[in-house]
Amino acid sequence: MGTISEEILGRAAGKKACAGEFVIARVDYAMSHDGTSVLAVKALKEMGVDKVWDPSRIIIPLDHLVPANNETTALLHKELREWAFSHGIVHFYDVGEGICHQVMAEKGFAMPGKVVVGADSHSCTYGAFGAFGTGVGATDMAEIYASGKLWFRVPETIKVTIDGGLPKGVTAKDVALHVIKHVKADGAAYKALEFYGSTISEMSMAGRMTLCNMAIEMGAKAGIVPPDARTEAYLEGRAVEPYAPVYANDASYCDEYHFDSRISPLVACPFEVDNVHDVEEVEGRHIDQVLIGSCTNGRFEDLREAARILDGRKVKCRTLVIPASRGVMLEAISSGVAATLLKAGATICNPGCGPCLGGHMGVLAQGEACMSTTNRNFRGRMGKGAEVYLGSPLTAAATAIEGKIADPRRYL
Ligand SMILES: CC(C)[C@H](C(=O)O)[C@@H](O)C(=O)O
Ligand code: SF4
Repeated sequence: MGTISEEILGRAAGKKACAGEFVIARVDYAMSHDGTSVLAVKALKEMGVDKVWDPSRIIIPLDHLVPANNETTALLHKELREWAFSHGIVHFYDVGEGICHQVMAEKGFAMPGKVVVGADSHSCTYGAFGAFGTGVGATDMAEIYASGKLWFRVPETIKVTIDGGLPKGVTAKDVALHVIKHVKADGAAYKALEFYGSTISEMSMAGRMTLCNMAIEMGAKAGIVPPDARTEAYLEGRAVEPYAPVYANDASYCDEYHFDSRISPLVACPFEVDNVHDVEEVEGRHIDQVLIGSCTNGRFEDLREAARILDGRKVKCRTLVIPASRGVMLEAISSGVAATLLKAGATICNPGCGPCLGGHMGVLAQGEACMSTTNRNFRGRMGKGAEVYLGSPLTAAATAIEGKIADPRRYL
């Protein structure tokens, strides 16, 4: 009897798990990328361990600085490739496969009822599939590499219910920003979120990923959507092993929120993710660069939405489109979406994190502003002295056309 997190962690720990208790749980899949694997490998060495627990359950995608931007990164990638090869890591994804969280979903590692841990804060994305997905630091990842287990404090859970259809120009990203506006950036610290309601059941898997991806922006340990027929359809022929869905069962929640989906397109203004405004309040602000991509909004559905607005039009400011994976890029090409975006004047970069964390490929200059479909807008995130506005792919596309923040509803 418990929340989804209590039920999943209880099963993985082999004993009843109640919020607030500490458990040692078995981890089903562990992910670390080029930004964190090296530290995890170093910690593993310091622990005096050389053999990993199960090379088929460790997934390593190179995504944060790809292709390598300098000799230091190139060497880091090289060392990681060699380590992965010598330890028999089965699921090593080199430059170009995509952003870790998208790769984890596409390759079928994020499944209902599983404990899927990543050395990256946005590993809460896997909650879209009904998994307990959470991010850990590199030393905790080293412990998983060594033993396949990790300690957890079982989180309390906030129940979030969102009902209603999405109005014109409103997407899963706007729903996520709406929730963040009310729950606040620290409102779910160390808690889990469970999402219910007709808006969620009608939401595509891509949309659910966008929503769960941003759970960490409220401090949440996990953000979980109970699995349903859509989840099953996505995982059909994709899940790497059988899974048993887990649902909340007579659970008690520490807090509950009810939202109505009848909202405006929203924008999170610099420099806090919960500094959220209706697009009409911030329309007209100058923008130097638009970024459509990331683990939040770099999926095919997002690119297609942007193309709906950009079709037959021209961008007025530099516009970067970064598909979240090779699969997304292929679909964008075969569907004609990529051509539409290119004809509108956008630049399409290779799959990866791009400038999302200010490291690579599209970093901003001091004094510049970016309208971005990513998840973080704190000071310096995409370049020192630059500003980041967060919005949906529709809002980003409308903004690209005007070179200033624009309401997407005027273009639909
Ligand atoms: C580099 C990595 C550790 C980091 C994270 O954990 O979130 C990054 O992905 C980010 O989005 O800032
Ligand atoms: S796309 Fe951005 S938020 Fe997502 S994993 Fe990469 S750097 Fe982190």
